[in-house]
Amino acid sequence: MGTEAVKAVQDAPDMELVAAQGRHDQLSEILSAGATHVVDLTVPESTEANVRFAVENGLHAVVGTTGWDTARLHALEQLLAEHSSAGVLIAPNFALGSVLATAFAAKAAQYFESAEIIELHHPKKVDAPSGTAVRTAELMGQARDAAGVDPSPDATETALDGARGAEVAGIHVHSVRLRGLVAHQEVLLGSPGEQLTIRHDSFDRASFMPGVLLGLRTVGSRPGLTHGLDGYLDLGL
Ligand SMILES: NC(=O)C1=CN([C@@H]2O[C@H](COP(=O)(O)OP(=O)(O)OC[C@H]3O[C@@H](n4cnc5c(N)ncnc54)[C@H](OP(=O)(O)O)[C@@H]3O)[C@@H](O)[C@H]2O)C=CC1
Ligand SMILES: O=C(O)C1=N[C@H](C(=O)O)C[C@H](O)C1
Repeated sequence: MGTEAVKAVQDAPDMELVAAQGRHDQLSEILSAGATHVVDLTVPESTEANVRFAVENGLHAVVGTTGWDTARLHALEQLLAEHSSAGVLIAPNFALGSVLATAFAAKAAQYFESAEIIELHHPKKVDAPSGTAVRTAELMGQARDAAGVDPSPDATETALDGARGAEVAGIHVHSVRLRGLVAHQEVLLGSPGEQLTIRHDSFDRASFMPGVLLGLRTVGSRPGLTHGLDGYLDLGL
């Protein structure tokens, strides 16, 4: 993703790439290079420190790295309160189709008895469930709670560990890792006699780049924390 983002920024006529870093580089070099914005596409262990460095040094940050749980987001909001001009976008998924699929799923979730998520990714992915699936489940769970929907019916009495997936905000999330895949997600919604499936597929990492560039173009005018690229889109849902 970092390599793709470097190319996308280099090809963007309104942007200049001043630095590209891997795990062995010094963050201070970003400042001496004259950066105004950073894109973080790293690993859950390093993303928080990278973003803190950016905010404390007056840089705007566009973050695609997963692993931003509620505690981390809360700590970031507190940091941003002390640095009120900085903007940070935490985007679990930069692909427009995925952002729309999550928004559609959140909208539909309250109208069905059952809701589950299957996310499918390439086998080099280090985290499960995917950040996109976690965010989708959180938004669907919030919508179902607000509408007073009962938990999905489930008569399971015995199960092998993991057989029912991970439970996020009351929604079971199943993770598949399969050679040949890139990034895919299905939201399954069921009621008596019917099923709605909301599926999104990223077949190539090119799918994420328009969202990265949109994030970079917008983040400086949106101080504080924005969670999800939908915050920069007028979805009207
Ligand atoms: N929001 C979105 O749309 C998308 C988000 N992602 C997320 O982006 C992240 C990166 O994914 P992907 O590119 O596939 O992962 P890769 O493993 O291919 O790349 C990880 C990058 O992180 C760097 N890195 C690894 N360890 C550290 C460390 N300890 N400190 C600093 N940097 C480190 C690596 O540096 P080096 O080059 O030196 O090894 C490498 O550049 C993941 O969290 C993934 O879930 C992925 C796709 C889309
Ligand atoms: O690691 C990946 O590949 C992806 N990570 C993000 C996630 O965890 O949701 C976004 C996309 O699914 C690709």
